[in-house]
Amino acid sequence: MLSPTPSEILARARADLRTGLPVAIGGVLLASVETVSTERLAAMRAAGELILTISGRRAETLKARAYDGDVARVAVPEEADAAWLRAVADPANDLRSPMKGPLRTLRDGDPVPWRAGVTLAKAAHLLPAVVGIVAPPPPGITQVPPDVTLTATMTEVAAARVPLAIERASRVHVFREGSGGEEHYAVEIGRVDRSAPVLVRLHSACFTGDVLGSVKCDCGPQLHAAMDAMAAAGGGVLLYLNQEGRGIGLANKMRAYDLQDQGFDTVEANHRLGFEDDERDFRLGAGLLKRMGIGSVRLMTNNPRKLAMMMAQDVDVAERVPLHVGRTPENAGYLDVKRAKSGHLE
Ligand SMILES: Nc1nc2c(ncn2[C@@H]2O[C@H](COP(=O)(O)OP(=O)(O)OP(=O)(O)O)[C@@H](O)[C@H]2O)c(=O)[nH]1
Ligand SMILES: [Zn+2]
Repeated sequence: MLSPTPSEILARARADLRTGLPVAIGGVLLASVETVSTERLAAMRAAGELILTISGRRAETLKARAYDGDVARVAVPEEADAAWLRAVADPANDLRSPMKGPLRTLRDGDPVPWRAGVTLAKAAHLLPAVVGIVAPPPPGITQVPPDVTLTATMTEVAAARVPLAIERASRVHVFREGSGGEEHYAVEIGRVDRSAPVLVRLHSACFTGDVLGSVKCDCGPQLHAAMDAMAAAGGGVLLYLNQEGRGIGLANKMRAYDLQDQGFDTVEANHRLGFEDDERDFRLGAGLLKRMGIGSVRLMTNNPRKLAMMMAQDVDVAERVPLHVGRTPENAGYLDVKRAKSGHLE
């Protein structure tokens, strides 16, 4: 078989959107608002009527009616240029230059391909906004079936012994998602006894906290406290999931941080950008644990969604181990919002 599989098509579509290339989905030709060039926009406009699609969250911020629920299709005015599109999609300047004129959102027509486009833009870690036209696919353009779903099939790529300062007997396993997704890591610390519940931490990547030691969040101290606890307990498994910024990617997380400096909290900032509070898929962690032969865990977390997802995926949570470390004057507000709005446990 030489033609691309659905998963290969998805990998290509993500890369195309990041590059600025349009993709074809169910009779629609669409590109990412963030990466599309002025020239390509002009070419699309010459071939049809431009439609911008934003997420329901972004529409809410802009007070635009989202007839399609989780997405809203917006008619692009004739005089609107790339900067206009960008201003609708990107909240960076919402406060400095409030949106001019009400947005006209569409009720007729099929939202399915547009919704798939926004899903792909999110998967590509771009702003969740696409622009395009109703048109047949030109030659050479990636054609995505509108009903494709992003499922993370995980393959173990490699594993090796890595002696850690806290525990010499440690191993790092690297897994790779299908469909051009991320790589995720599992760190086995010490000797993991699978006949009893295993001490486990599902850690989401935080470049700023884990690597730079940012005090704006608690990620770095949580990471190190979890590893120390595993070493002290004689064994444990740290899953290091590349779901930076709760799944929105580092560029979008920095956009969210900029909004936080404008006075919005961590949840509001995500919403203004057009994302849900949390875009992570926690099924991933449970899937990796099962792959590693772990069926029962003592889970180090304060996040009730992680507990619920473990149980929904048939991984028994024998105990929740709270993980409260690294509170600073700079992250106290952030931690309080997680308790108040995201249901984080004491
Ligand atoms: N979008 C966004 N992501 C953030 C922000 N601050 C931290 N993060 C990300 O949030 C994630 C933190 O994940 P976790 O350590 O799993 O935290 P948690 O969901 O609160 O769960 P527990 O720590 O297990 O209680 C990382 O991916 C960080 O990059 C923020 O203000 N906005
Ligand atoms: Zn962090």
